[in-house]
Amino acid sequence: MAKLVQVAVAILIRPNGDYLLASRPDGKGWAGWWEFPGGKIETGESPEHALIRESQEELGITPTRIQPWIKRRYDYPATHDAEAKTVLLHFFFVSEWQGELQAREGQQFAWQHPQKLNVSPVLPANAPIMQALSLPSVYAISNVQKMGEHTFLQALRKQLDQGLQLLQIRELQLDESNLSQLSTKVLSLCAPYDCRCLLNSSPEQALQLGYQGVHLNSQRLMTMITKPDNLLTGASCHDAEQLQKAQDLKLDCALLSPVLPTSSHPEASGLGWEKFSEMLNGLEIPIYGLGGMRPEHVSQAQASGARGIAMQRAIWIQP
Ligand SMILES: Nc1nc2c([nH]c(=O)n2[C@@H]2O[C@H](COP(=O)(O)OP(=O)(O)OP(=O)(O)O)[C@@H](O)[C@H]2O)c(=O)[nH]1
Ligand SMILES: [Mg+2]
Repeated sequence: MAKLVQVAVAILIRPNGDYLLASRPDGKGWAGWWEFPGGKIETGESPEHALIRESQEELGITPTRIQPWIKRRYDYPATHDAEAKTVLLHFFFVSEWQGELQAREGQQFAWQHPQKLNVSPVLPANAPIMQALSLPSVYAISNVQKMGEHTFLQALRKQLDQGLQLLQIRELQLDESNLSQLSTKVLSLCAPYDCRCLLNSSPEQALQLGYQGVHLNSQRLMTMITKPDNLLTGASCHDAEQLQKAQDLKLDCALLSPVLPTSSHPEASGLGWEKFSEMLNGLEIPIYGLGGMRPEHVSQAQASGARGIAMQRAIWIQP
């Protein structure tokens, strides 16, 4: 059996969302491939400690703000310059650090925009990580039914000004003509911003109304045979079978709910963070926690392996 190597990996993020990749230096296995800085966890060392030590050794910086994220297992085959091995990667977000970046191992650095990578190849174990990073940590769901259109559009504008990047329109009460009118308003409001909109409906209707994406309810998800063409696609999941289906279809993301008890589904008790985290284990597509979520739950969701949280209520309420 290949040996298991535990690795601490640092995703250095700038305030604008760009993150740092480094090239693997000559002399190491997979030389020239791009990766996040990091390295092997030593015996008896905690992943956090290894992260700080490796950051000092490779980059000359000391992380001061660390947020644990996904753990990912990957089997590397033997190559001409490296033996076969299984890695367990512990990814961390590092959003603040002390010191100036230095390439202490002769590596090259490249800051990357999450949706426009301009270096390659990236280590194969990282592909799902790059996909997840191309989506934001906060996902908003519309609530026109409760708020009324005017108040909703006002709150949406505020969120767009504050950087909202992903929005699902979910207004199942509207007939076709009212949904089309609302869609026109929402899409034109979002157009000048860097925000992608998904319609909770069929792929056909999402395309017809001009959306970039579609959100499938769990029933529709289970009937799909392939991922819809030309649409950013997400789905609602409530159990392991639905999550697996979303992954098999290679959807762009999925929502898993309810994480906590929520007033919109008072009959459901909520998975709780422990079960939520267990259900995400081993999944490769980005998942958002939904149900009872508030902005302060982002770090808990990420520590459970999710990309972030989805909110239908709390996001529209100004503190
Ligand atoms: N640092 C880092 N390693 C990764 C990433 N993705 C990934 O699969 N790995 C794998 O995790 C292992 C990390 O080993 P490393 O070579 O960085 O370890 P290290 O810094 O302690 O170096 P050394 O022990 O060779 O001196 C390698 O097998 C590497 O292929 C990543 O994004 N960053
Ligand atoms: Mg390293």
